[in-house]
Amino acid sequence: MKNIEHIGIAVKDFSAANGLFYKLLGQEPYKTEVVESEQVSTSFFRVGNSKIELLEALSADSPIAKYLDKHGEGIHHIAFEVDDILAEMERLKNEGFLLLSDIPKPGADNKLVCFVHPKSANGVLIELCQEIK
Ligand SMILES: CC[C@@H](C(=O)O)C(=O)SCCNC(=O)CCNC(=O)[C@H](O)C(C)(C)COP(=O)(O)OP(=O)(O)OC[C@H]1O[C@@H](n2cnc3c(N)ncnc32)[C@H](O)[C@@H]1OP(=O)(O)O
Ligand SMILES: [Co+2]
Repeated sequence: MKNIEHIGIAVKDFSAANGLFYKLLGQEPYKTEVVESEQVSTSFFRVGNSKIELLEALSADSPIAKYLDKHGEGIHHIAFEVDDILAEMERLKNEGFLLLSDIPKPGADNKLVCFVHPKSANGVLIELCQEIK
């Protein structure tokens, strides 16, 4: 694992949240992107070597919609950057973590991603991400 690549925050009102984080961080998001497979809109703000990812649900099927219903707005996941996602997935599986997919999938911001179930990680949803080169 390298650095914390991003912290994902579930929000109800994307536009209002982008405005709030603009005021908080003093900068515009450097990117907004829709990820159809996750049914989310995302925006990214740089903070040093890391990022804040705002996430809004695009439909009731989105994991973010379900999360907002149960928990309300707030920190949804922590994403760690890795060099070799397949090797990290294998390592974590062998350590007893529950991976949410057998193969990495395309995420936002040019990354391959895989999630670890929060029930196997002290209640925290973990994302692994590897840059696509
Ligand atoms: C934009 C792409 C990508 C990127 O590139 O950065 C993203 O970040 S996408 C982000 C959205 N996508 C995901 O979250 C995908 C992975 N998540 C899932 O597959 C599911 O959300 C889940 C974690 C498997 C939960 O789904 P499900 O079991 O259907 O929902 P439940 O509501 O029944 O939850 C079961 C259980 O887990 C608790 N939970 C759910 N989400 C979280 C969370 N983010 N953090 C902590 N805990 C979480 C939930 O409260 C339930 O607990 P109990 O009620 O105690 O059973
Ligand atoms: Co993420």
